[in-house]
Amino acid sequence: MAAPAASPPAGIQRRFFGCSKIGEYDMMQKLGEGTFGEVHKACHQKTGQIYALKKILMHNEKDGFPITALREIKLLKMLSHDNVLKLEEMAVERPRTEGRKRAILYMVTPYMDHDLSGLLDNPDVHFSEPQIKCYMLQLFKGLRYLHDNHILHRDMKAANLLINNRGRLQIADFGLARHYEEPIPQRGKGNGEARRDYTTLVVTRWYRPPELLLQLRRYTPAIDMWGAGCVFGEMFKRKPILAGQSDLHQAQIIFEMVGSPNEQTMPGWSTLPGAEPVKQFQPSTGNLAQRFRELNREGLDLLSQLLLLDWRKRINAIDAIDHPYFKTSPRPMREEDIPTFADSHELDRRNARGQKQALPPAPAGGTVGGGPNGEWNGSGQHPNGAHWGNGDRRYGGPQDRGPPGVERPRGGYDRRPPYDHRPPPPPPDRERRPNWGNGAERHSHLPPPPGEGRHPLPHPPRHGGNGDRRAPPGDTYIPSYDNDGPRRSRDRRDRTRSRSPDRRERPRERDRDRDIYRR
Ligand SMILES: Nc1ncnc2c1ncn2[C@@H]1O[C@H](COP(=O)(O)OP(=O)(O)OP(=O)(O)O)[C@@H](O)[C@H]1O
Repeated sequence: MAAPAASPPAGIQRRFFGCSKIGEYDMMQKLGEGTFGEVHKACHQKTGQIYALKKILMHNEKDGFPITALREIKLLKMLSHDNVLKLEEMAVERPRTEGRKRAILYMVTPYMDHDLSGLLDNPDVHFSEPQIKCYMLQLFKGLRYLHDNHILHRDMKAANLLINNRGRLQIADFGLARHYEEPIPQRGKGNGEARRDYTTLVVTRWYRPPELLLQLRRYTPAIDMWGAGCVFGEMFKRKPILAGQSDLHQAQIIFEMVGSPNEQTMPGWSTLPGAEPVKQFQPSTGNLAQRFRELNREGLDLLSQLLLLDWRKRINAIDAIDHPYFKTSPRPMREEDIPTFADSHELDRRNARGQKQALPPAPAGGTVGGGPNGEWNGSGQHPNGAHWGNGDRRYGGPQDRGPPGVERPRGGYDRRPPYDHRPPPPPPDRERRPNWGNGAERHSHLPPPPGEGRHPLPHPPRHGGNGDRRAPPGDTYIPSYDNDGPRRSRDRRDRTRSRSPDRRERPRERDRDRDIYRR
């Protein structure tokens, strides 16, 4: 594959060997269904080594190679750290059938026995505090490396943290990552401030920090630190700690937990574009200490510094590594002392529950050659949007899993873990639309999470204009569409639409989501 040349950020070494043929691997089982592909376990025939192969789907060959995949490959090629997943090589599957002209590409990474989400969902697995400390330290080291090298991950969550049976944790999934153009965080100085705008359409909702929910565009590595805080809490609770059902609900439960924003706790919050609906919330003093009674003083201090509303002061990865929590008893476990567990991946969780998670729309990203930066071709139609709807590359494509909540027949690779007892959770949506004021509360139909008898919030007020299709203020990458949505090609998406009422509705939503181009 001829990936475009990229200068590695300072301090990052080039390390990459090239391409092999897919025939050199024996496929074993499906591990995950990702945003732009599927992840399979595979064995290298010659060496017997086990790898994970992430297949990059191109739903329409004319669209070319997805820019998100290209970005992930470019970044991973340059990164080299014990706590960042390594891209070993690319594997190519040449077209064998008539009609398919392009090769299918696979990203080859070392096989990791678990992702943290799958592991936490396995009732046979119990984390001790020294083990949690060991994982959190590794996470902070990986984040420090990324941030030191001007990289924002922008999708920190348990499912993107891979763990092997030698106690090693690695940050994976760089599909949303990007270069950060600002000075890097300094010891004792929080995460600093950004000078340029970035898109707020990043981070899976349950791990999304308050400043992004309020649509701060000049965000910093602090967004990844918030996600790390959510993961820290999740390791104790064994489930996501902030499972919002809409962006507004997400903001509400955040402020209930850490206290309402004010000029002391979150300076400047009230002037952010998304602040208005938050001003209607009931005031809260927060309940973090009550919710995390199991944490000692140092643990609670670290958690509250990670979940600090003020993104400028939120603890950075350098200081998190040095936090007293890791220096006080019980000390972090050594990686080699961590017990081994049966393989657990997030897909197991979904399959075990007989439920297809509401797969959130992926960042549309674009395709190579789709525009000056691969994001927008100026024709009123996103280069890949006609085929992927909202940029959710899983819809309508050969790997179409149907709309959320609609079961599809199990594929040959699907598997169930030995544990299968609990009720399904709400789908962990990763929608990329931040505007709660645009009537786009896509998941308001979802039931409250188990154990939370909360009613869905009423729809927030509309901002007017063309509603869902309106670009957030200042977002020059977002085209507007006419009321009928963008022109659609006669691809399989049209056929999909007629299958069920649910499916008929989905493309509309997806059309809205197509407006999201990642910056
Ligand atoms: N190297 C690996 N070893 C084992 N499992 C892996 C590996 N890479 C990915 N997976 C599994 O596949 C899942 C999806 O992978 P990944 O997050 O890279 O794809 P994605 O397209 O970005 O997915 P998503 O859209 O869900 O974030 C992971 O949560 C994990 O369970």
